[in-house]
Amino acid sequence: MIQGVKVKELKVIPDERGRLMEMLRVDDEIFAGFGQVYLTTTNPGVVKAWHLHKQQTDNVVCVAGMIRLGLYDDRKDSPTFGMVNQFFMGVHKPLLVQIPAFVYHGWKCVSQEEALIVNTVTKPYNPENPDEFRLDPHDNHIPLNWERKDG
Ligand SMILES: Cc1cn([C@H]2C[C@H](O)[C@@H](COP(=O)(O)OP(=O)(O)O[C@H]3O[C@H](C)C(=O)[C@H](O)[C@H]3O)O2)c(=O)[nH]c1=O
Repeated sequence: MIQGVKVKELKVIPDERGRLMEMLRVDDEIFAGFGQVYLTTTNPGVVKAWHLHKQQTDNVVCVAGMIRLGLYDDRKDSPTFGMVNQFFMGVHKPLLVQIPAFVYHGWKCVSQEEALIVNTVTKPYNPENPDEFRLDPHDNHIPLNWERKDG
């Protein structure tokens, strides 16, 4: 696993009315602070990548549909420099993935339905100076291909 990346397996509590799933608690061992929480969605087949933050930590949960989350460690001083991690996550595999600053990340919606992603981040978004740095999703130096792998 890329250094600093943490994964929390989420517990779904179903009953006859529906279901409930906690995501992140202030008393979680992985809790790293609160800036804001937002919903972002991704249409089937769309890739949203590659993004990097220099300050904020992301806590990503896919609450509807499924995504392939990709992470790439481009930190030259990291023991896991050059490592790629991938997670298939969403309604069939409820996970929270914590992504530290300076780790490239992005995802592809691999379900037939729109994926709904809840991201709890450690800094509020600043529209005047967003903490957002990006690479092209397909034309870059990251050894991860977003094409579907049939087998
Ligand atoms: C994050 C954010 C964005 N915005 C505005 C900025 C744009 O006008 C619009 C879409 O933002 P963005 O292109 O950043 O949205 P996504 O491409 O869904 O980005 C998200 O998905 C990828 C994969 C990530 O990793 C990003 O960290 C995360 O921001 O919402 C706001 O007004 N407030 C906010 O908190």
